[in-house]
Amino acid sequence: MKTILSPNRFVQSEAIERGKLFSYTLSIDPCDLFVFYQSHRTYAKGQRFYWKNADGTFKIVGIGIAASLTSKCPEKRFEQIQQQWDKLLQAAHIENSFDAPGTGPLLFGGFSFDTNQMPANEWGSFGDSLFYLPEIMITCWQEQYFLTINQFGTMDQGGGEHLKQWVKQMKAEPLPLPEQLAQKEYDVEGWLQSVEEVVHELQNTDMQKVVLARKLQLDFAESIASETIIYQLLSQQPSSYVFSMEAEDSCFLGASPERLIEKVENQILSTCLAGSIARGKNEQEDQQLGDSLLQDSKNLFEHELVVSMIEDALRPFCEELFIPNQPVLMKKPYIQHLYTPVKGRAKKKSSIFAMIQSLHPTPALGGVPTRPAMKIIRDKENMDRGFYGSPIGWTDYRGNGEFIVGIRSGLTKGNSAYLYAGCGLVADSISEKELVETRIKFQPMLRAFGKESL
Ligand SMILES: C=C(O[C@H]1C=CC=C(C(=O)O)[C@@H]1O)C(=O)O
Ligand SMILES: [Mg+2]
Repeated sequence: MKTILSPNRFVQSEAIERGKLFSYTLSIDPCDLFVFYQSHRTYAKGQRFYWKNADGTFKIVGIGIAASLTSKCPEKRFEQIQQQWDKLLQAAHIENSFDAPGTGPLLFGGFSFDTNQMPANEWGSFGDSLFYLPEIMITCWQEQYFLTINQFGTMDQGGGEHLKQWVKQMKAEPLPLPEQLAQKEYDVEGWLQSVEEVVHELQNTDMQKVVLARKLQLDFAESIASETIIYQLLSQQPSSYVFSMEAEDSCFLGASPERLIEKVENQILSTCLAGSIARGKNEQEDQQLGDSLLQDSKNLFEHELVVSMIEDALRPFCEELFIPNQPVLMKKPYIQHLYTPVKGRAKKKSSIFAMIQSLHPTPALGGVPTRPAMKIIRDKENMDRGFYGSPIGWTDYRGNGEFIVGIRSGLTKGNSAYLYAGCGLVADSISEKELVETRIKFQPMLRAFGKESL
């Protein structure tokens, strides 16, 4: 059944040239947001996004693109997205009588990891920054459900009522995984060599940390529908953020454990996540591994660099900032991490885009000091990270929002999938151990694609 409202939904143009935005929000009966996403696989393929936060208290699905925002100048991408968004909202007519975050006009999207990396073909549809204002959006916030409709030109309020009824009848369909034909683990020897060179530099210069990543390619007999992978991630990684963002024939998706920044009114949350170890085969072994991680000087150093950078990045935006002195464990299927939660009270004019600009990349994905680390990553990794390791998330017209770090993730494009995993290198890293750590970090996505292990 076709639900898209506007006839020009395939036109992607800059919002600014499209006139006035009309947006209205209705309260609707509880429904399954995943099924809503899946139901639009034909009519809105390449124009959907899905988001579930880690504890499942907030979900959004966007269908169709009312406006797509990109930046013209890579160095100014954060400011340019903010300016376009402000301009679009200034002229908007918004009817939303609900306080719920993530209702009304909302942007969903992200930024690439590094604007100076050599662009790879597979990331062609994403660019340096890409945000969607969806045509139709369902929000689930604390078990309340809302439908928002965004249109340029005139607003047909009857469309919302029609959709409200339609949602009640939608049904899930079976989701078989496509048959896998080949798997390519790019130049492992070359990657180990790069790790050793970087570690040598860390031992002999002022550099303290560099995060090196690598990628895997999976080829399938047919193209991969993003909902088949989202479906797997939702059941296999229930305590992670699960996200997808389609762009033409590609989709960036994953199950990340790492929040970059959440802002609801003036309350902010961030996450320091770095330092990793495997899960145990039984409870006792799991606890032993966790305890050893909490005392391991290499991992604690890897972690501490992230904490102090996030503190420095957020301090100017906050009236108050609370950061515990010691990390605790965050356990996910396959992996456990050192984790320090960060809480703050934002100053009045702190915008989420400005905070992201100041935070990205944290040393959980970049390094210390940041600029030289980014250059080393560019020189040694030999790949385009695209949106892997980057801020991805949403912000609404009231300035609320949440962005995560796009790890434990992959890109699907046509019949292929590219999966990414990295690890934080410090002076006492051992290359073989870091390779094992990346293998563990590939696990969640490999499993979602139907593979048990590498
Ligand atoms: C770079 C990744 O993880 C980061 C986040 C948590 C722990 C990390 C680590 O222990 O190395 C990484 O910094 C990844 O999953 O691809
Ligand atoms: Mg590590």
